[in-house]
Amino acid sequence: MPASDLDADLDHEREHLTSSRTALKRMREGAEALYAVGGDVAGDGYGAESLGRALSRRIAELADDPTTPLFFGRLRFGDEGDYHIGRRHVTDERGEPMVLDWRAPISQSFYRASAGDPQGVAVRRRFGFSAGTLTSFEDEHLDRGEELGTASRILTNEIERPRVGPMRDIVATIQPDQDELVRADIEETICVQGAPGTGKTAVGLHRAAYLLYLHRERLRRSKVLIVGPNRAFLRYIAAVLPALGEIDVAQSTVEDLLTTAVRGSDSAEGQVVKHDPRMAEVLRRALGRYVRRPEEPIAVSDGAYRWRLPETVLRRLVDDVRREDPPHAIGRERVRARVVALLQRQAEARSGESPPESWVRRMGRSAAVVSFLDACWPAVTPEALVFDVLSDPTDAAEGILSEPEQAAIRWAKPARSPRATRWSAADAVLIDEAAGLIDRLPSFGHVVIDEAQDLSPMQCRAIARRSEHASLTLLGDLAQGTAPWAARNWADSLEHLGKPGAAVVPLTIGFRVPQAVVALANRLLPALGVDVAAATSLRGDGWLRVQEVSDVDAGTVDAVRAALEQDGSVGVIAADSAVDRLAAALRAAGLDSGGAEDESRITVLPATLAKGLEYDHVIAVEPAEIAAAEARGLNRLYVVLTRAVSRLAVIHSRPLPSPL
Ligand SMILES: Nc1ncnc2c1ncn2[C@@H]1O[C@H](COP(=O)(O)OP(=O)(O)OP(=O)(O)O)[C@@H](O)[C@H]1O
Repeated sequence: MPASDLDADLDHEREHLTSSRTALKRMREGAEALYAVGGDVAGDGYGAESLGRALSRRIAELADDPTTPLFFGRLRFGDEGDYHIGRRHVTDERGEPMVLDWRAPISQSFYRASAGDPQGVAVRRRFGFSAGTLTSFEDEHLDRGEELGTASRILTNEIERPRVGPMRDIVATIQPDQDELVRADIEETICVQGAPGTGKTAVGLHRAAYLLYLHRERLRRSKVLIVGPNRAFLRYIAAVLPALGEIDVAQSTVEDLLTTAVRGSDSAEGQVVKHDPRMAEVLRRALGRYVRRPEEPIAVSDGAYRWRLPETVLRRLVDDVRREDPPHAIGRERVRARVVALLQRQAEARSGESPPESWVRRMGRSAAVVSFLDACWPAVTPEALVFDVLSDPTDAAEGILSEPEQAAIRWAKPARSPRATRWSAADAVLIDEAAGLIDRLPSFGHVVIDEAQDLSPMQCRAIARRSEHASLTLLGDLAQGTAPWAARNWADSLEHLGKPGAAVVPLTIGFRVPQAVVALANRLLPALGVDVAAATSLRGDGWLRVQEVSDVDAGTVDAVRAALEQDGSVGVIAADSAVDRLAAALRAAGLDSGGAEDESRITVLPATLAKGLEYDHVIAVEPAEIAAAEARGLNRLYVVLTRAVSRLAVIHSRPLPSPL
């Protein structure tokens, strides 16, 4: 295309951007005007409130961020169809589309069409932006067999753009294999085994946004839940969904999903036993022992007559309900209802007519019926059940846990009561399991689980209880498993999550870590004891420097100074025990650093909090110390080495761990 045509074309696209922004503004003003008169049109108070909520959500969804492009692509179909693709629908005054939402069915071709399979697309155009200004575009004439793929300069620029602040969306550059995961059917549970930086987190968040778009009503009621490894990580990803117009998503760590306040801790052995799936069996058996065979008849008076139910009848009744195996609290109500039904039948036989509803209620609450229930099917709280088991596991764990395992979870000195107990984090998981045995929990509509390799079987079960009627998006990397119970294969995790047999899909093309850094990290893989495909990298830029120094603190200070000469974020990652010392050394050198949650350009981060995060420039301090700090220290080191977007400096005084 001649340069003057190019300029004219670019001008044309800029005009479309300006008029789309104006149209979006008009849409938002329309929603605001509706909001202002909402009370008048809705009729009743409840209607006004829910209409108000819907409208204020709509206004928030229509917010325009001038620094993010409203559209990033354009599809010209052979049959004359011509669409700009962007973050949300924008329509003109007649309701004609000016920008098509990236999640709309037509937009799929933007991500998937290729020269081999053009899907009717003649030209795909990608736009380059700088701070919200449209600066360039790139055309692929798919109808003429032209295709850039990952050689696209706009894609490369986007991937190599320095990272500052929280995670960004990737709508403009989702890759075909990622797109297949993003647009997977809502009924489908998928498990993504992805090497570091392959976009697992990004895929999970975009799938959430996609499902919310396609199944808005259903998911607004049942909600989408995102589970992440820690709060710092959740803060890091928190901005992505709102940037995609989705503000109605719950985000939580597994710990925060549980209701028990944690004030105690466990021995390492105790913790491992408590997270073992056999604990579910132990608790189930312990709860089963609360149910007893009736030994006495029920005799109950309604003021006029005295009714009797013999113990043989009661035994059969309790046995029946036990066989039906309902959650414990529901079982108790079922027994109550059937006892009252028998009494009611006697009353009907006697008088020939049905006793009134109030009679039925009164009999159900009568002292005789309640004390029968308390003896044979007592109400139990989850805390009381776990309290019993941990005070003395002998009975419930016999034949399930070995003697040493029982000893590892038995309290040396139980508190006076469940209330007075200082529960540990692992106890909170057990209490949740107990709660699930006792009653049903409401299910989310879809659950995305990030860093899923670190969930224990019992934590998986806690999520399974909240996703009984939901599909899951499981994201993880077995090589990055650092918890003592981290998964060694996905089949087990999927089983505990209640979705056995779901597809496991690998992602291996890395968008974060430069090739030289990937090559270093990959040397650790054979020592990690898991069978995963090694990562490759799309990034030929960036560098790796391994530097032996005599004084690690001074070496780190020098490395930070050097790092500050370039753009972007700087992450100093070290063994947890070294973090305070290094932060002090940086302060003494006049270099201001922040913790994981600060906005400062330099972050000093303990290795145990690095998972899922990334920095343009990473300074990994004393790998031997990181590797020695915990049982899966080499896995931790693998995580640390793969956080770099552009540059990795390894500073060490001790010899590097042998695989390196
Ligand atoms: N298609 C893409 N286009 C542009 N950038 C991408 C794409 N996919 C991923 N990225 C970027 O690559 C980086 C890594 O992505 P993400 O954090 O989702 O990877 P991950 O697989 O979860 O990594 P890890 O397992 O190491 O935590 C992010 O900065 C993300 O924005």
